[in-house]
Amino acid sequence: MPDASPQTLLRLEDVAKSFTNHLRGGIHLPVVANVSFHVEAGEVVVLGGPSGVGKSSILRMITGNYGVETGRILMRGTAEEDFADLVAASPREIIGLRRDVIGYVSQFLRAIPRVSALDVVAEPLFARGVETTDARRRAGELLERLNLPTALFELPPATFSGGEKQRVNIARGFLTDHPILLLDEPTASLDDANRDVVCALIEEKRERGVAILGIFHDETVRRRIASRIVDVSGFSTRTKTAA
Ligand SMILES: Nc1ncnc2c1ncn2[C@@H]1O[C@H](COP(=O)(O)OP(=O)(O)OP(=O)(O)O)[C@@H](O)[C@H]1O
Repeated sequence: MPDASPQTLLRLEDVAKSFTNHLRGGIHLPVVANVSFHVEAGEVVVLGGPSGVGKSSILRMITGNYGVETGRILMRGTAEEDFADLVAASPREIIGLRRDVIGYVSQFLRAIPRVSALDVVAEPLFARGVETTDARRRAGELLERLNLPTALFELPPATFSGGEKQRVNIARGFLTDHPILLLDEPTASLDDANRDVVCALIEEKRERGVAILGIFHDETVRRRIASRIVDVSGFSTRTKTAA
Protein backbone atom coordinates (compact mmCIF):
# COMPACT_ATOMS: atom_id res chain seq x y z
CA MET A 1 0.00 0.00 0.00
CA PRO A 2 1.62 3.31 -1.06
CA ASP A 3 0.27 5.31 1.88
CA ALA A 4 -1.15 4.52 5.28
CA SER A 5 -1.71 7.99 6.75
CA PRO A 6 -4.84 8.03 8.89
CA GLN A 7 -5.69 11.44 7.38
CA THR A 8 -5.92 10.06 3.84
CA LEU A 9 -9.43 10.46 2.40
CA LEU A 10 -8.65 9.59 -1.23
CA ARG A 11 -6.16 7.03 -2.52
CA LEU A 12 -5.54 5.74 -6.03
CA GLU A 13 -3.66 2.46 -6.37
CA ASP A 14 -2.24 1.34 -9.74
CA VAL A 15 -5.10 2.84 -11.72
CA ALA A 16 -4.98 2.46 -15.52
CA LYS A 17 -7.17 3.91 -18.26
CA SER A 18 -7.34 3.49 -22.01
CA PHE A 19 -9.99 4.38 -24.57
CA THR A 20 -11.21 2.20 -27.43
CA ASN A 21 -12.33 4.04 -30.56
CA HIS A 22 -15.11 1.89 -32.04
CA LEU A 23 -15.50 4.20 -35.05
CA ARG A 24 -11.86 3.53 -36.01
CA GLY A 25 -11.84 -0.25 -36.00
CA GLY A 26 -11.52 -0.53 -32.23
CA ILE A 27 -8.20 1.35 -31.97
CA HIS A 28 -6.91 1.04 -28.41
CA LEU A 29 -5.57 4.33 -26.92
CA PRO A 30 -3.75 3.83 -23.61
CA VAL A 31 -3.70 7.08 -21.59
CA VAL A 32 -2.41 6.43 -18.06
CA ALA A 33 -1.14 3.42 -16.08
CA ASN A 34 0.10 2.76 -12.53
CA VAL A 35 -1.55 5.93 -11.22
CA SER A 36 -0.87 5.89 -7.48
CA PHE A 37 -1.18 8.88 -5.15
CA HIS A 38 -3.22 10.02 -2.19
CA VAL A 39 -4.89 13.17 -0.86
CA GLU A 40 -5.16 13.89 2.85
CA ALA A 41 -7.71 15.97 4.73
CA GLY A 42 -6.67 19.63 4.55
CA GLU A 43 -4.47 19.20 1.46
CA VAL A 44 -4.77 20.72 -2.01
CA VAL A 45 -3.13 18.33 -4.47
CA VAL A 46 -2.73 19.70 -8.00
CA LEU A 47 -2.49 17.41 -11.03
CA GLY A 48 0.26 18.70 -13.33
CA GLY A 49 1.64 17.79 -16.73
CA PRO A 50 1.14 18.83 -20.36
CA SER A 51 -2.13 19.03 -22.25
CA GLY A 52 -3.58 15.62 -23.13
CA VAL A 53 -1.54 13.73 -20.53
CA GLY A 54 -4.66 12.47 -18.72
CA LYS A 55 -5.39 14.93 -15.89
CA SER A 56 -9.13 15.35 -16.57
CA SER A 57 -9.47 11.62 -17.24
CA ILE A 58 -8.14 10.92 -13.73
CA LEU A 59 -10.69 13.32 -12.20
CA ARG A 60 -13.49 11.75 -14.23
CA MET A 61 -12.51 8.24 -13.08
CA ILE A 62 -12.71 9.44 -9.47
CA THR A 63 -16.23 10.81 -10.05
CA GLY A 64 -17.28 7.49 -11.60
CA ASN A 65 -17.99 9.17 -14.97
CA TYR A 66 -15.19 7.25 -16.68
CA GLY A 67 -14.75 3.53 -16.23
CA VAL A 68 -11.49 2.29 -14.70
CA GLU A 69 -9.54 -0.47 -16.42
CA THR A 70 -7.49 -1.74 -13.49
CA GLY A 71 -6.60 -0.58 -9.99
CA ARG A 72 -8.48 0.76 -6.99
CA ILE A 73 -9.91 4.18 -6.13
CA LEU A 74 -10.38 4.26 -2.37
CA MET A 75 -12.30 7.03 -0.65
CA ARG A 76 -13.92 7.78 2.69
CA GLY A 77 -15.83 10.59 4.32
CA THR A 78 -13.85 10.73 7.57
CA ALA A 79 -10.47 9.49 8.80
CA GLU A 80 -12.25 6.96 11.07
CA GLU A 81 -14.41 5.47 8.34
CA ASP A 82 -13.47 2.41 6.25
CA PHE A 83 -12.49 3.05 2.64
CA ALA A 84 -15.00 2.36 -0.15
CA ASP A 85 -13.52 1.23 -3.48
CA LEU A 86 -15.25 3.18 -6.25
CA VAL A 87 -14.02 0.68 -8.85
CA ALA A 88 -15.81 -2.19 -7.13
CA ALA A 89 -18.90 -0.12 -6.19
CA SER A 90 -22.36 -0.80 -7.62
CA PRO A 91 -24.12 2.02 -9.55
CA ARG A 92 -26.29 2.68 -6.48
CA GLU A 93 -23.18 2.91 -4.25
CA ILE A 94 -21.53 5.30 -6.73
CA ILE A 95 -24.60 7.57 -6.56
CA GLY A 96 -24.29 7.51 -2.75
CA LEU A 97 -20.57 8.38 -2.88
CA ARG A 98 -21.33 11.30 -5.23
CA ARG A 99 -24.05 12.59 -2.93
CA ASP A 100 -22.13 12.21 0.34
CA VAL A 101 -18.38 12.00 -0.29
CA ILE A 102 -17.15 13.49 -3.60
CA GLY A 103 -17.96 17.02 -4.75
CA TYR A 104 -17.00 17.92 -8.32
CA VAL A 105 -16.69 21.21 -10.18
CA SER A 106 -16.48 20.30 -13.86
CA GLN A 107 -14.89 22.54 -16.49
CA PHE A 108 -18.23 23.53 -17.99
CA LEU A 109 -21.71 24.07 -16.55
CA ARG A 110 -24.36 21.71 -17.86
CA ALA A 111 -27.21 24.23 -18.01
CA ILE A 112 -30.72 22.86 -17.55
CA PRO A 113 -33.30 24.72 -19.69
CA ARG A 114 -35.68 27.01 -17.76
CA VAL A 115 -34.02 26.43 -14.37
CA SER A 116 -32.80 29.68 -12.75
CA ALA A 117 -29.17 30.21 -11.74
CA LEU A 118 -30.26 30.30 -8.10
CA ASP A 119 -31.97 26.91 -8.34
CA VAL A 120 -29.08 25.36 -10.32
CA VAL A 121 -26.78 26.32 -7.44
CA ALA A 122 -29.22 25.34 -4.66
CA GLU A 123 -30.15 21.97 -6.24
CA PRO A 124 -27.51 19.86 -4.38
CA LEU A 125 -28.91 21.27 -1.12
CA PHE A 126 -32.51 20.47 -2.19
CA ALA A 127 -31.27 16.90 -2.87
CA ARG A 128 -29.97 16.73 0.71
CA GLY A 129 -33.32 17.79 2.14
CA VAL A 130 -32.40 21.42 3.00
CA GLU A 131 -35.53 23.58 3.13
CA THR A 132 -36.12 25.55 -0.13
CA THR A 133 -35.93 29.11 1.26
CA ASP A 134 -32.80 28.33 3.24
CA ALA A 135 -31.12 26.58 0.28
CA ARG A 136 -31.91 29.50 -2.07
CA ARG A 137 -30.66 32.03 0.49
CA ARG A 138 -27.34 30.19 0.85
CA ALA A 139 -27.06 29.88 -2.94
CA GLY A 140 -27.67 33.64 -3.32
CA GLU A 141 -25.03 34.52 -0.71
CA LEU A 142 -22.40 32.46 -2.53
CA LEU A 143 -23.35 33.90 -5.93
CA GLU A 144 -23.07 37.41 -4.44
CA ARG A 145 -19.63 36.57 -3.09
CA LEU A 146 -18.70 35.46 -6.62
CA ASN A 147 -19.91 38.85 -7.94
CA LEU A 148 -22.74 37.49 -10.08
CA PRO A 149 -25.17 40.41 -10.65
CA THR A 150 -28.37 39.83 -8.66
CA ALA A 151 -30.38 40.66 -11.83
CA LEU A 152 -29.18 37.29 -13.21
CA PHE A 153 -30.19 35.14 -10.23
CA GLU A 154 -33.68 34.29 -11.52
CA LEU A 155 -32.55 33.71 -15.14
CA PRO A 156 -31.47 30.35 -16.61
CA PRO A 157 -27.66 30.38 -17.15
CA ALA A 158 -27.89 29.17 -20.80
CA THR A 159 -27.30 32.73 -22.14
CA PHE A 160 -24.72 33.77 -19.50
CA SER A 161 -21.13 34.64 -20.46
CA GLY A 162 -18.42 31.96 -20.06
CA GLY A 163 -17.20 33.47 -16.80
CA GLU A 164 -20.74 33.87 -15.41
CA LYS A 165 -21.54 30.23 -16.19
CA GLN A 166 -18.33 29.16 -14.55
CA ARG A 167 -19.18 31.10 -11.38
CA VAL A 168 -22.61 29.41 -11.24
CA ASN A 169 -20.83 26.06 -11.60
CA ILE A 170 -18.34 26.94 -8.85
CA ALA A 171 -21.09 28.10 -6.48
CA ARG A 172 -22.96 24.81 -7.06
CA GLY A 173 -19.83 22.76 -6.30
CA PHE A 174 -18.78 24.76 -3.25
CA LEU A 175 -22.17 25.09 -1.55
CA THR A 176 -22.20 21.54 -0.16
CA ASP A 177 -19.76 20.14 2.39
CA HIS A 178 -18.31 17.08 0.69
CA PRO A 179 -15.17 15.75 2.42
CA ILE A 180 -13.45 15.32 -0.97
CA LEU A 181 -13.63 18.07 -3.61
CA LEU A 182 -12.49 17.68 -7.23
CA LEU A 183 -11.88 20.84 -9.26
CA ASP A 184 -11.33 20.82 -13.05
CA GLU A 185 -9.83 24.22 -13.92
CA PRO A 186 -12.37 26.26 -11.93
CA THR A 187 -10.51 29.54 -12.53
CA ALA A 188 -9.96 29.15 -16.30
CA SER A 189 -12.25 31.94 -17.60
CA LEU A 190 -12.31 34.25 -14.56
CA ASP A 191 -10.90 37.75 -14.09
CA ASP A 192 -8.39 38.51 -11.34
CA ALA A 193 -10.99 39.58 -8.75
CA ASN A 194 -13.09 36.44 -9.15
CA ARG A 195 -10.00 34.21 -9.32
CA ASP A 196 -9.11 35.68 -5.95
CA VAL A 197 -12.57 34.81 -4.53
CA VAL A 198 -12.23 31.21 -5.77
CA CYS A 199 -8.76 30.90 -4.21
CA ALA A 200 -10.21 32.18 -0.90
CA LEU A 201 -13.08 29.64 -1.13
CA ILE A 202 -10.54 26.84 -1.73
CA GLU A 203 -8.46 27.98 1.24
CA GLU A 204 -11.57 27.97 3.46
CA LYS A 205 -12.39 24.39 2.40
CA ARG A 206 -8.78 23.34 3.03
CA GLU A 207 -8.89 24.86 6.52
CA ARG A 208 -12.08 22.90 7.23
CA GLY A 209 -10.19 19.66 6.43
CA VAL A 210 -11.56 18.97 2.96
CA ALA A 211 -9.26 16.85 0.75
CA ILE A 212 -8.99 18.80 -2.52
CA LEU A 213 -7.70 17.49 -5.86
CA GLY A 214 -7.63 19.86 -8.81
CA ILE A 215 -6.31 20.94 -12.18
CA PHE A 216 -5.11 24.56 -12.38
CA HIS A 217 -3.15 25.84 -15.34
CA ASP A 218 -2.75 29.30 -13.79
CA GLU A 219 0.69 29.46 -12.15
CA THR A 220 -0.32 32.20 -9.67
CA VAL A 221 -3.27 30.13 -8.46
CA ARG A 222 -1.08 27.02 -8.12
CA ARG A 223 1.53 28.86 -6.10
CA ARG A 224 -1.13 30.21 -3.78
CA ILE A 225 -3.13 27.07 -3.06
CA ALA A 226 -1.13 23.90 -3.89
CA SER A 227 0.13 21.76 -1.02
CA ARG A 228 1.70 19.34 -3.54
CA ILE A 229 1.82 18.77 -7.27
CA VAL A 230 1.42 15.27 -8.71
CA ASP A 231 2.94 15.20 -12.21
CA VAL A 232 0.69 13.01 -14.36
CA SER A 233 3.50 12.68 -16.99
CA GLY A 234 4.95 10.05 -14.66
CA PHE A 235 1.86 7.87 -15.27
CA SER A 236 1.42 8.64 -18.95
CA THR A 237 1.73 5.73 -21.35
CA ARG A 238 2.18 8.27 -24.19
CA THR A 239 5.12 10.32 -22.91
CA LYS A 240 7.00 7.04 -22.41
CA THR A 241 6.54 5.96 -26.03
CA ALA A 242 7.15 9.52 -27.35
CA ALA A 243 10.37 9.97 -25.35
N1 LIG B 1 -14.06 10.12 -23.86
C1 LIG B 1 -12.90 9.99 -24.50
N2 LIG B 1 -12.79 9.20 -25.60
C2 LIG B 1 -11.63 9.05 -26.23
N3 LIG B 1 -10.47 9.64 -25.86
C3 LIG B 1 -10.52 10.43 -24.78
C4 LIG B 1 -11.72 10.66 -24.04
N4 LIG B 1 -11.46 11.49 -23.01
C5 LIG B 1 -10.14 11.79 -23.10
N5 LIG B 1 -9.59 11.15 -24.16
C6 LIG B 1 -8.18 11.22 -24.57
O1 LIG B 1 -7.35 10.95 -23.45
C7 LIG B 1 -6.23 11.81 -23.47
C8 LIG B 1 -6.15 12.54 -22.15
O2 LIG B 1 -7.20 13.51 -22.11
P1 LIG B 1 -7.46 14.41 -20.83
O3 LIG B 1 -8.60 15.31 -21.13
O4 LIG B 1 -7.54 13.54 -19.63
O5 LIG B 1 -6.08 15.25 -20.77
P2 LIG B 1 -5.67 16.52 -19.90
O6 LIG B 1 -4.32 16.24 -19.34
O7 LIG B 1 -6.75 16.83 -18.92
O8 LIG B 1 -5.59 17.64 -21.03
P3 LIG B 1 -5.86 19.24 -20.98
O9 LIG B 1 -4.82 19.81 -20.06
O10 LIG B 1 -5.64 19.64 -22.40
O11 LIG B 1 -7.27 19.46 -20.51
C9 LIG B 1 -6.35 12.74 -24.66
O12 LIG B 1 -5.55 12.24 -25.70
C10 LIG B 1 -7.82 12.63 -25.03
O13 LIG B 1 -8.01 12.76 -26.41
